Amino acid sequence: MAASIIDGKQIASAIREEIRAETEALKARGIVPGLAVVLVGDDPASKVYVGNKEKACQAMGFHSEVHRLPAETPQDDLLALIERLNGDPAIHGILVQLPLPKHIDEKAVIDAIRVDKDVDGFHPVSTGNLMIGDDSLLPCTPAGCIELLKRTGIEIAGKHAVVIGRSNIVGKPAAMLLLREHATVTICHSRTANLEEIARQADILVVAIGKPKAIDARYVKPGAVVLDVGVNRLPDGKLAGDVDFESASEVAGWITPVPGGVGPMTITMLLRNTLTAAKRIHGIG
Ligand SMILES: Nc1nc(=O)c2c([nH]1)NC[C@@H]1CN(c3ccc(C(=O)N[C@@H](CCC(=O)O)C(=O)O)cc3)C=[N+]21
Repeated sequence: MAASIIDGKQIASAIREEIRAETEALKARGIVPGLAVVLVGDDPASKVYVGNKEKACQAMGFHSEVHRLPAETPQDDLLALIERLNGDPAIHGILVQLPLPKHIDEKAVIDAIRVDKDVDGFHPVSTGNLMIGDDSLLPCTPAGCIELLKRTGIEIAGKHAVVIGRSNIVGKPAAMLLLREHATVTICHSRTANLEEIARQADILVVAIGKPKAIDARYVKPGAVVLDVGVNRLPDGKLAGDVDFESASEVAGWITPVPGGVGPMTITMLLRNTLTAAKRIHGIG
């Protein structure tokens, strides 16, 4: 294996120590960061994620609430809950776990979240601020990718970053953040012609397509940095990334594993966003 591993777990835990210190300082001023997570329905994967978020908050000394609603909850009831959380002074961050049941309009729900409590960074105003370069709360997974690069000492400016995947929650914001860091950015997707050839030009390759082990050594330039955003649950219960690690790690210079790469950073950035939101709402920092 040629590649060095980017240890997301270790980097995440270092950042969590920083967040912990800041949280203690904030609590000394009587402010306890508070996160509300809303889970509609009982998708097993979502349940696990939400449980992990709750644990991470509790370990950090945050106030944490999980609102578990039945799958058939009417959209208006969900909107009413968000309205209540928008006005709740103990809550600084609101996260509605996605995907939502089909009868609920995801956009209407995200639009209802107060922008300064939008710790997912999915609100259209947060998204617009990201594009303009204003300091909004950043989407957690893309922000986690940038932190992994920076804390590994990988230069982004002037590099060719290729993002495979164009979702609103990962691909597009990841591309925008890399651009903000002065990379030259190419966005590829399911209709891209010559994907292999373009991916092989990447100094930094970000893969967020939701297909287990789809990207192997053929897509990787020797020495490139490979960030695997995929979290695919295989039939045997194991977690697989979008990158074929065995193969890609023969060629890459740096690579993130799954689990233990980007995933732990996502929750860490959620904690950081909640802390930032609490400070801003109270006019600190
Ligand atoms: N509104 C909303 N915001 C989200 O941020 C959001 C969401 N909905 N829906 C689902 C996805 C998925 N997601 C993950 C977070 C952490 C890990 C994570 O910690 N993964 C660990 C392992 C976890 C395991 O073993 O199951 C790892 O990769 O090492 C994975 C996936 C957040 N999401």
